[in-house]
Parts: sequence; structure tokens; C-alpha cells
Amino acid sequence: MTRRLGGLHVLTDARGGRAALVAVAAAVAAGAPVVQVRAKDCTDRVLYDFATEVLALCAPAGVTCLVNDRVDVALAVGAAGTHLGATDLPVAAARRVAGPGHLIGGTARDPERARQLVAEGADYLGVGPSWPTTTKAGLPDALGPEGIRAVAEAVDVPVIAIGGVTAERVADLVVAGAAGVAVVGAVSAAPDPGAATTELLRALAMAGARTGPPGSGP
Ligand SMILES: Cc1ncc(COP(=O)(O)OP(=O)(O)O)c(N)n1
Ligand SMILES: Cc1ncsc1CCOP(=O)(O)O
Ligand SMILES: [Mg+2]
Repeated sequence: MTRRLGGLHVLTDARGGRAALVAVAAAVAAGAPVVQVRAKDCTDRVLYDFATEVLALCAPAGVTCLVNDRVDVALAVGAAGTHLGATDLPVAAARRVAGPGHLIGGTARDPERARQLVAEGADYLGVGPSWPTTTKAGLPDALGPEGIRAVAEAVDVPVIAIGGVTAERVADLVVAGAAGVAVVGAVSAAPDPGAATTELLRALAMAGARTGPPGSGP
């Protein structure tokens, strides 16, 4: 099972369904290293079936597949990991359930919370919103690259910047210390999700982001 964490995290359209799977297939074909199953407002069975289909697209391509919010679903489908935010199961609890081999990411917005999540067992942190976004309601003010920097300097695990990320904004985030970026709209709402993925990957490579497995270079 692939376990890359840096580089590009492509999050699915939260509505799931066929259109979301088409976007994932295009992102995988274009070389996205990480896909996160992020579906909201659906039954457990719909989420399970959707995650199973996303994993079936990721696994043959060696793409790391993570599940948002739900460690039980991640384990049930055999995904590599789970991403947990403030209203989800605590990272320490998910770690107890999933054991040491399961990747766990946590959402942090400041250095104190970031250090706490790492102490609980987080393997990476999603940090944002970097910029304003319409994809998720109720978020605090955007952190900007300086907010990303504050967290990246506080922890040793990869920091993945999220929120309003576009190819044009990638360099500022990498300079600030992000090991990668996570996107919803930049891929799933793009007219050509494959081309959008290629553009984001190119921006990460140009910025010198660590896009390969641990220990594979800059
Ligand atoms: C990589 C990454 N970072 C942050 C998030 C946000 O997670 P959370 O705060 O739980 O919000 P929802 O995604 O559940 O709406 C993420 N999913 N991925
Ligand atoms: C889930 C989440 N958490 C912080 S920003 C965000 C949404 C990011 O979506 P987009 O890439 O479309 O701005
Ligand atoms: Mg969540």
C-alpha cells in the first residue's frame, strides 16, 4: 500500500457520485500522489461504496488513498489513512483504533494545536484555510502563508496547506514550509481536472516541494 504524504492531495467533491469519480480518475491519471475521500451528508453505506470505488482507482496507480472524517470507513475499505478535524474522532483515539501502521492526519490552525496533534500521533497536518474559500462554510479567517509558516516551523511532520489553493499560490506556500497542498475546487471544479492536476504538480515541482516518498530528495 502506498504511503506518500507530501505533494498534492486531491480531495473529492463532497457530493461524491459519478462526477467525483471521473475527477479522481483524471487526477490519478495525471499523477496525483494522494487522494482523500471527502464526502459529506451521505449514509455510511454510500460513503463506504464511494470510498471503495475511489480506492479501486488509486490502488493500481500506487496513489495513497485517505478517508476524511471516518477512521472506521478507512479501515473497512483498506485505505492507507484517515484525516481528522476538530469535530471528528480525536487523533489519539483514532490512533488507538487504527494502530501504528495507519496514516493519520489532523487539522491544525496554530502551532500549539499542531504540536498537540503530533504528540497524539498525527503523521501529517492539514493547515488552513490558507486563503478564503467557498468550499467549506464557517471557517475562521484565512491564515495566509505566514500562518502556514508558523505551524510548519513548530512541527517535524509534513504540513499540507489547504483552502483557496491554486497553482499560482503554490510557490508562496512551499516557501512558507508546506510540504504539499490540498485542493477541492482547483481540481474537482476545473473544466479539465486532469490538466488542473498537471498544473498543480508542475507548480509544486517548480517550487521545490518534496513530492516523492520520504527520503527521495528535496
Ligand atoms: C489535508 C486536509 N486538511 C484539512 C482538512 C479539513 O478537515 P476538517 O477540519 O475535518 O474539515 P472537513 O474536511 O471534514 O470539512 C482536510 N479534509 N484535509
Ligand atoms: C475542507 C477545508 N478545510 C479548510 S479549507 C477547506 C476547503 C478547501 O477547498 P478549496 O480547495 O476548494 O478551497
Ligand atoms: Mg472533518
